[in-house]
Amino acid sequence: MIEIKKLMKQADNKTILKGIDLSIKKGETVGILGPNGAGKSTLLKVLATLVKPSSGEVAVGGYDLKKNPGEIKRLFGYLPHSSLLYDHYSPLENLVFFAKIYGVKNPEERAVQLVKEVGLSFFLNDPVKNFSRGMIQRIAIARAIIHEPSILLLDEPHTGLDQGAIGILNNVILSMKENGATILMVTHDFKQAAELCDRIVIVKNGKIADDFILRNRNITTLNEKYSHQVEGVS
Ligand SMILES: Nc1ncnc2c1ncn2[C@@H]1O[C@H](COP(=O)(O)OP(=O)(O)OP(=O)(O)O)[C@@H](O)[C@H]1O
Repeated sequence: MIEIKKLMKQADNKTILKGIDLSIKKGETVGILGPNGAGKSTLLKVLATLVKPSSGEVAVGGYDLKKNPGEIKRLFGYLPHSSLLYDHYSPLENLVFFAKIYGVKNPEERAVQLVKEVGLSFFLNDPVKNFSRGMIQRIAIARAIIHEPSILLLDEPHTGLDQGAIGILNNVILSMKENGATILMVTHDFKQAAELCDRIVIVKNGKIADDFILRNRNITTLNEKYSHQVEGVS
């Protein structure tokens, strides 16, 4: 589904990604872990077509990133650090706007259904600028999946969420997973990574330091492998 070969990204004389080779199959849920500044968000931004690679090959769903960025963009639902929502618009207005951009059938119906799914029906018509960080993140999740993408890119999606919102987000992720979506999740939250992901990729200093299948939601294995690769503990 996603084929990355020798991916490099340079910016301001700094090499952020130093030759990433990564192959992700359809239906995999992959946790991307690593220390601050390792290049995790940059990797997601390249896939989301927001950042151009300096060199290397990226293919998604059979499309080449350089030749068909538009087709690739459509396959992805992207949840970045910033919500991408319009402050003065309500959840309904925001979601209808994005639904129309993606050509979703019945945009209003889909928007109302998603606001209900993320538990904010009561605030359907209130401006987003009055919302808390967690409420904004709930609507941002709805925005990311409005067009029923086949690949979900999540950048630290659990940050700032309360237990209720974590449950909602995890249900969204698990139900997309059940429907065959491919999911990449950058996170510092080992508990959520172990709970949701089948495979873990550790990025360190712009390179892949480890890549392994995580069986039985085993957080101890995850902790041990991370400590070994990142903190040099064996
Ligand atoms: N546009 C840019 N120009 C210059 N440097 C950049 C740019 N974007 C990112 N960087 C640098 O690249 C490095 C990797 O950033 P990135 O955000 O990908 O890391 P990360 O692994 O997601 O970190 P964190 O866990 O802190 O979110 C950082 O040192 C960052 O300052």
